[in-house]
Amino acid sequence: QTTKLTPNFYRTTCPNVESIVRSAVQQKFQQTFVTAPATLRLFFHDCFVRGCDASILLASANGNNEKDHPDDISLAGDGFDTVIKAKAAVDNGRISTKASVQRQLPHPNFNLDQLNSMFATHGLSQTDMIALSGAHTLGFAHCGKFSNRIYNFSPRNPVDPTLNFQYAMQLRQMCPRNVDPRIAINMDPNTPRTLDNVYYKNLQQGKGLFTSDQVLFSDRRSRNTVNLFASSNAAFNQAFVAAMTKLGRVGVLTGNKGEIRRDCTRPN
Ligand code: HEM
Ligand SMILES: [Ca+2]
Ligand SMILES: [Ca+2]
Repeated sequence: QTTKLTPNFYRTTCPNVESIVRSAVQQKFQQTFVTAPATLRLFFHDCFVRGCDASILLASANGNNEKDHPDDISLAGDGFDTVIKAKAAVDNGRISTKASVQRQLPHPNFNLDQLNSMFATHGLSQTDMIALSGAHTLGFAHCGKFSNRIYNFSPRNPVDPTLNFQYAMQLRQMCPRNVDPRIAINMDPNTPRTLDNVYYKNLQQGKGLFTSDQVLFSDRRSRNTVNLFASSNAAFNQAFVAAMTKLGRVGVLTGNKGEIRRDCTRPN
């Protein structure tokens, strides 16, 4: 028999789990702002690989777990720490391999068709994908993730023509050629610490940091949604909440299909 995913799942065994998790996360957030972007991205990377089963948390013995894949290496430690501190009474999944991450996560050079098809495999629509991309309203990116757009985009155009030229020059200053690969910059140059619709206003001005961000505005099939979210923070908020909820249901194992780990870093 299967159990449904429900907010009161632990009502008998741990009646206050939601408020316990909430206050642990609040406390962590007060210690460091990075908690917010780090946890947001961790959630996404878990859900897109084998579903939302916390496979990303499993500790690595031999350098071959999910954590070790190049797409996951830059996940900020504070995200993991948030989950551990919250003793996230999340779920299960005994398997976590580096190989399983390959081709499951979107890359910053993706075009609209590639983004749509990858999100569609998890039942997420183009509107969900655009709303979720709004998570790039917070947090950092390493220079190497977009340096092709400011230095060697194509033989004819060294700078990506869809990029605001002034912004491109600012990016060159923050990320000079051969910059230390550990250097990271804000993805939202205007309100990097506020979860708001400024991300979409940036796209309208050619200030999307990745190709996968800017393409949402430059491709006319997605532009109307970007314009809608740019014009209404309420519309963005509503779509973001709905899409995050859908993302959190991807591939969840319920009932006897999985196990609830006592320690998130190890199968029981
Ligand atoms: C649409 C396709 C997406 C692509 C191509 C993408 C790609 C990336 C890349 C390359 C980075 C920078 C990593 C680094 O340099 O350290 C990043 C950061 C981030 N992404 Fe995404 N991402 C996508 C969707 C999402 C979604 C759906 C979420 C969450 C709902 C998300 C949340 C974040 C956050 C919060 C950061 C900043 C992390 C930090 O500051 O530690 N992204 N993303
Ligand atoms: Ca997972
Ligand atoms: Ca912002």
